[in-house]
Amino acid sequence: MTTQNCLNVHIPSPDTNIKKQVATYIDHLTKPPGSLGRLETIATDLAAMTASPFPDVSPPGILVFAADHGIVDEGVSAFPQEITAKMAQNFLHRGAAINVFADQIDAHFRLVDIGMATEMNAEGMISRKVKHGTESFLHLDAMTKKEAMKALDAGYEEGKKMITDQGVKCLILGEMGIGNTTSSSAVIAALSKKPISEVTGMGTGLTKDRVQHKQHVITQALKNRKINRDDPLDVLAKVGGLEIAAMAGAMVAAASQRTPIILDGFISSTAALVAKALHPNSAEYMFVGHRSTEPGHDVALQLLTQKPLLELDMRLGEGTGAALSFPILKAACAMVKDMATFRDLENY
Ligand SMILES: Cc1cc2ncn([C@H]3O[C@H](COP(=O)(O)O)[C@@H](O)[C@H]3O)c2cc1C
Ligand SMILES: O=C(O)c1cccnc1
Repeated sequence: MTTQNCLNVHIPSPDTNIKKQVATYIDHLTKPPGSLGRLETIATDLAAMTASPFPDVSPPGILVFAADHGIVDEGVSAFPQEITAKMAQNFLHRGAAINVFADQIDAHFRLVDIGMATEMNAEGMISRKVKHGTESFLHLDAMTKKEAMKALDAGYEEGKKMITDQGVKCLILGEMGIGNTTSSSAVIAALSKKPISEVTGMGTGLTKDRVQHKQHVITQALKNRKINRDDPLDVLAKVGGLEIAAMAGAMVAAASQRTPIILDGFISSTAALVAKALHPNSAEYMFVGHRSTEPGHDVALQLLTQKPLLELDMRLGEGTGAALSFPILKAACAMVKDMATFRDLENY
């Protein structure tokens, strides 16, 4: 018997019959048909994903993967690599934006070291280190295909654990990795064939000149790496990141468990495109929490054919935009479960 992993797992199709039943039921609720707008389609989508007419998304789980990127050696981030480990400590001390927002929605929170350059055995940190950061993909492949596969499978296992061990009913993926917007831009450019300038932005806050330098680095790197864009594993290995691979693996795990996923911003959507390339129907379990101001996010959203729930001009990552949008999914579930129908009114 082959063991289940990220590549060979089965992803069920969303239940279209339940979706239709819930759509009809929502039309009987005490409101004009369609008047709750996208909340209604969110409710029917959740019903189809979970194969349940009265879905529940609580408790949510936030899974943050931390990793480093050799490409920072080329001067592509406004911040130094050490910030990845500093922020990892911050997550464990519950001082980061994602910790604050996690508390707002009573989320389970887990931090996984999937490839930080720093050795860190802090309490609360789950160690699944594949390597001490990727190579600079300007000069070398970011990682081997075997390492990309290892990160995908570790993400898959950690995602599955959160759902089966902690009873999480909605999975939010976050990341921390200085330099990961450069990796994400390279992945999106490879997958979309869009010009580098359309998919590359300021990340943590580069000046205009330095954004141009970042674009040159990505352009040259893509020439050097000779990617087979039809092979998601080749894209990941050559220009991807360990946390991007792990997030994609966790998304596949959630979809295989009929668990709704909320994507965050640019990096999270990049991982979603990798998950979709590996398992096309995994994308049917995804919502997009917010629209990031990174220009490449719009390109990713077009490829995912997804519309974000919120637009707050954010560009942080960590899972923050996804966490902020979670109450919308919760409200969609409550609408179906708790609103009266017109028939109920006859008894008043
Ligand atoms: C203090 C701090 C906290 C963060 N939290 C998330 N990111 C975000 O910024 C990084 C990507 O941007 P770039 O590619 O420009 O390095 C990632 O770590 C991402 O999670 C942060 C960045 C910083 C500096
Ligand atoms: O949208 C994101 O996820 C993002 C954007 C900039 C920096 N870090 C993350």
